[in-house]
Amino acid sequence: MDLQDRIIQHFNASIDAKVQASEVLSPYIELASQMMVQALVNDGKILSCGNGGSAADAQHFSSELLNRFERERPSLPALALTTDASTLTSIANDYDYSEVFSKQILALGHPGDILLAISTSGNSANVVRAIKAAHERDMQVIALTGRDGGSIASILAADDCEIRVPHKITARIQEVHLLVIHCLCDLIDHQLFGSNE
Ligand SMILES: O=C(CO)[C@@H](O)[C@H](O)[C@H](O)[C@H](O)COP(=O)(O)O
Ligand SMILES: [Zn+2]
Repeated sequence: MDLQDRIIQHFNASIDAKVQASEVLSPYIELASQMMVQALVNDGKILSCGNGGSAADAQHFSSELLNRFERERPSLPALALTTDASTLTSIANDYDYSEVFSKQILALGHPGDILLAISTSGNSANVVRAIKAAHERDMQVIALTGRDGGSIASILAADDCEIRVPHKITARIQEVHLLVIHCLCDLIDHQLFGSNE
């Protein structure tokens, strides 16, 4: 197989993953957007976290809320917990890497806020602990996962929302997660500020 064939294979696999996911995930994405809108209308904020590519996704989401997505509208309160190197390194150094998000949530999270927790495996220890910390703060959790949902699936509360991509490959799951994030941004803007068509 030459290199261009490999590229086309990646594109086709990504398209297939998205088509399959769209059928399964639409109701969960709708619900998650409504949970986020409810939190924002009630003066809550959205905290987000994840590792590696999912850290980038957490930041991608918070910047599109805080700055803008595709239209002019007021800034919305969102904060990625993945960006403060001093906080992250000191918690990992003094305590444990598994606490880098949970400690921030215990400090910054309030009842009515939402945690967007992102993990393709559902097994990252720091994301699992972040969800437990969010529950301690009476926050609802929206979890973007993949595979079998991992440990995260078993600790979510009845009023949380899991958006689980039906795929086994990390890259494909991440590609669907980014699309889900853009859907959430669009649905939030649409519900808060009306149609832009
Ligand atoms: O982006 C990638 C792979 O595409 C990696 O950086 C990946 O995000 C990292 O290995 C993460 O640590 C995986 O964590 P998780 O998705 O299982 O929670
Ligand atoms: Zn974007």
